[in-house]
Amino acid sequence: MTAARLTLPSPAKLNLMLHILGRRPDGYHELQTIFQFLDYGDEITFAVRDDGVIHLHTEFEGVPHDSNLIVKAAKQLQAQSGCRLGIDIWIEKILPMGGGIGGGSSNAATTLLGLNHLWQLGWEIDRLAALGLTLGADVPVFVRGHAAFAEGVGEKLTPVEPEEPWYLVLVPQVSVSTAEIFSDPLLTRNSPPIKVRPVPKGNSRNDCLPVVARRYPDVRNALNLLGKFTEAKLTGTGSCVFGGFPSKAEADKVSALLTETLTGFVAKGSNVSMLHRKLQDLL
Ligand SMILES: C[C@@](CO)(OP(=O)(O)O)[C@H](O)COP(=O)(O)OP(=O)(O)OC[C@H]1O[C@@H](n2ccc(N)nc2=O)[C@H](O)[C@@H]1O
Ligand SMILES: Nc1ncnc2c1ncn2[C@@H]1O[C@H](COP(=O)(O)OP(=O)(O)O)[C@@H](O)[C@H]1O
Repeated sequence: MTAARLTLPSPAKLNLMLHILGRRPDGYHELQTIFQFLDYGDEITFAVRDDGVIHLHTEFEGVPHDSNLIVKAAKQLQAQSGCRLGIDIWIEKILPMGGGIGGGSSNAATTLLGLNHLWQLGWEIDRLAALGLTLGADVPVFVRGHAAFAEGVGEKLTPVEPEEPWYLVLVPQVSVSTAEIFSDPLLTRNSPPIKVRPVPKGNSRNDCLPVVARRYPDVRNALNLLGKFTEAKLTGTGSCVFGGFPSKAEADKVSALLTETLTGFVAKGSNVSMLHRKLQDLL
């Protein structure tokens, strides 16, 4: 029998706004945020093996094999489903790590959906999203695959339909620690909850931005540069900075001005993740 094999996309996300409402007793922060996907991401290839072994063949600098969210997702799904099959995995990684564009969470979600398909587990999306939440707060939105207004720590999701512009995403060469930003005493933690849907205009700020910009000069520079052409925003806790443009040509024009010290990429915003579009085609 030839091993079943599948290659799936693992897109990035942006936080179009991010408000911090307060801190829970366990120290985690209550958020309100809007997630939108980018048609840009990694590509993961899976090949079923019948000996139960889970092996990620691509090495990640600084991330040991068993700490990789891809391996963690596969092991959890295997343990919880009782599946006796294993998997060989390769990834073409283009998303920067620790950039606030959710690469690790997206990789975990692509793994859950890919293995659910290849191992023929028949798990419902709700169950996969619940497992995903144990791996990271941003995993459920990638499992569900639709742009969403998120509450709680990001697990209460309401689908939304923001505009889908072209974005220029700048990638400052620094990795921002999410834990460090959430423990900064100067962080705004008392934004009033937005109770009206859809989210009214004028609420697109990211409460993490002032703290990140103060601590990281490279992020500050990226915000200043992009801010000359369009509204420049921070995604998640950074380090990536993004701005919307009405066309690819206009985003490309600004991108062409980037230097070797500040790189970036142009990608279309998308309310349905390219992972889900590909899975739809398979079924
Ligand atoms: C804030 C977001 C927005 O998308 O940032 P990015 O990681 O994408 O930048 C995410 O929800 C991040 O969620 P997740 O990726 O699970 O966070 P982790 O890195 O595990 O969090 C590291 C640490 O930050 C703090 N933390 C994180 C999330 C949260 N809502 N409140 C917190 O206080 C906790 O101390 C946690 O231990
Ligand atoms: N498959 C993976 N891809 C990226 N990062 C991973 C992966 N597995 C574990 N990690 C760890 O998770 C951290 C956060 O990664 P990532 O999701 O890319 O950033 P962010 O949460 O800022 O968007 C990385 O710095 C890395 O140590």
